[in-house]
Amino acid sequence: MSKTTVSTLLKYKQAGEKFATITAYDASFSKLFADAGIEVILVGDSLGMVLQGHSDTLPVTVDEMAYHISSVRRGTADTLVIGDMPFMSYTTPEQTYQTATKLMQAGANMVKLEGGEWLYDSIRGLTERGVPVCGHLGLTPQSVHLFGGFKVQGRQQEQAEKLLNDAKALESAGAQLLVLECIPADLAKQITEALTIPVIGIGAGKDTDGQILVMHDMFGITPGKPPKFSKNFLTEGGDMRGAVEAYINAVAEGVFPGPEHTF
Ligand SMILES: Nc1nc(=O)c2c([nH]1)NC[C@@H]1CN(c3ccc(C(=O)N[C@@H](CCC(=O)O)C(=O)O)cc3)CN21
Ligand SMILES: CC(C)C(=O)C(=O)O
Ligand SMILES: [Mg+2]
Repeated sequence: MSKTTVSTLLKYKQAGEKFATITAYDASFSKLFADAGIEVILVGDSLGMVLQGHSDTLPVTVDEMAYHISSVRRGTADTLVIGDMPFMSYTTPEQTYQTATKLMQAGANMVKLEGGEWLYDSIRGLTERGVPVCGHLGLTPQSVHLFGGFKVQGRQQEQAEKLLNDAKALESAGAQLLVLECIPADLAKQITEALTIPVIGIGAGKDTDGQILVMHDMFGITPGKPPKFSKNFLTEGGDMRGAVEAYINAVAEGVFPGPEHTF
């Protein structure tokens, strides 16, 4: 398999081919996922919850992210590795550049930030300096205290319009990829169609260009109650490699996410 870049994903979007992506945090799983055919890996700040046992992602630090990104990078050379910028590590453009430097030097190919139009200057500045950016809208977990819990976003008309405008602002700032988390499927479809860049969904229905799953949810080992939009693929896959392949095929065939995973 050759190197995956954002232009690979753009071609999938244009061809209407749905692609599966997944989180990973270490070299062993990143190699397993790459060998099974995963082309995009997110080193998510979800590691604060699934690795560290916190109840949200806020405690995660830049150095912890860099450590896990470097491990994931050692497991696979050709995968597009996206690194999450953790809570409060991108409050100004200057701080954003410092954080991005650490994540890119650790081996990321792209960084991901949670937020809308307020990030315009930071995203523009990153891309001008050679750092590819992935946006993240909807249920942005770093705002869990503002939202009052991990709750579906964009259900009211006004919120939905703001999300569409934010998505367009991120694209015009230079973001090359966008994650939509926990929003109604019809809104995710509308945003995906309104943008040129590929859109990856989690709890956002079947009509985004790609899907992402937290690896622990795919294996059914999530501490606590697994989110409604997630699925344990280990049962049908038989072993870990088979689970990843079952997930990739289910996304490609449009059978995951199903109505039971959708808001
Ligand atoms: N294991 C895991 N999977 C994830 O998808 C995930 C993480 N951890 N950690 C970081 C964020 C947090 N996320 C979450 C966590 C919980 C819900 C959740 O419980 N949602 C409710 C929906 C509530 C509503 O209807 O408003 C659910 O029932 O799924 C959603 C997203 C997504 N991310
Ligand atoms: C759930 C995904 C999109 C994420 O941001 C993470 O794993 O941290
Ligand atoms: Mg994250």
